Amino acid sequence: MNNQFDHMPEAKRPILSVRNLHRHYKSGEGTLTVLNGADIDIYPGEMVGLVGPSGSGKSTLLHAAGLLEQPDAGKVYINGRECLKLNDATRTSIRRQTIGMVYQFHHLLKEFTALDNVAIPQMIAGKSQTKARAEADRLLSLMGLAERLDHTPSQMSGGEQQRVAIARAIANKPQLLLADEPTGNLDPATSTRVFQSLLDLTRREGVSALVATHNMELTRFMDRVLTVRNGQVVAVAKNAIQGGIVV
Ligand SMILES: Nc1ncnc2c1ncn2[C@@H]1O[C@H](COP(=O)(O)OP(=O)(O)OP(=O)(O)O)[C@@H](O)[C@H]1O
Repeated sequence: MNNQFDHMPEAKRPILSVRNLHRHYKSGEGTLTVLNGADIDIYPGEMVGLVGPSGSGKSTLLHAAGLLEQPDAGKVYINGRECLKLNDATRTSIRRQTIGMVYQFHHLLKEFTALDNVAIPQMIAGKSQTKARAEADRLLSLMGLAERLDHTPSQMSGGEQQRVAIARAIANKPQLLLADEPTGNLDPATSTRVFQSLLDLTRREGVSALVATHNMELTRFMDRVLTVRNGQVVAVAKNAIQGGIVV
């Protein structure tokens, strides 16, 4: 298999490498350039923030990196394998095995309980109902929702719903969580708590994360912060973090 990172020790191989991504949209008579040569590397165990002005291309970049949308040019490597030239079925399979997604709105199944919402994707991936429900119980309990397992989304607060969505995204053991404004819909205090829960759970479960946010306050919890401007990653800042605490 074509893997450009085979020569590197495993811990130093990026899970995700995005190279020179371009994305344009037709806009009236002209063209809107949304991604203009964006590059990203995410390594095992990293928590990386993605910030930048509204419209700078963060969501478009996350969707392309998560193999949900095809850019116009560039490369997306997942574990060293170039994915954009693969057929739809193979890309989908790589995405399901490697990537979990969380959005600003939770997209939970309304008529199902929290437990079912986290168990169902595991059953679709082939796990038995008993094992899927046990894992859903474990993850939801880690997210502080042990008392909410049998509640449907409408019986939970916005912060609780988003915690369920995070547990669901982690349930199939992805290597990488891509989150697009996961707390953008929550009040500031709830936002901080849910963000910390997301980072605690991903660290604990050994999942890396790339999280787009407008809340600069939250980026102090990340290992690195990437700034997007005009469709490019223009700055990378490294936080000095020890044991999850910024020093
Ligand atoms: N399907 C589309 N068709 C046309 N333009 C689009 C489409 N999707 C996104 N855009 C435009 O691309 C630009 C970048 O959008 P994107 O959502 O990636 O930015 P963003 O940095 O995530 O913004 P925000 O922080 O507000 O969520 C915006 O100007 C947006 O209007």
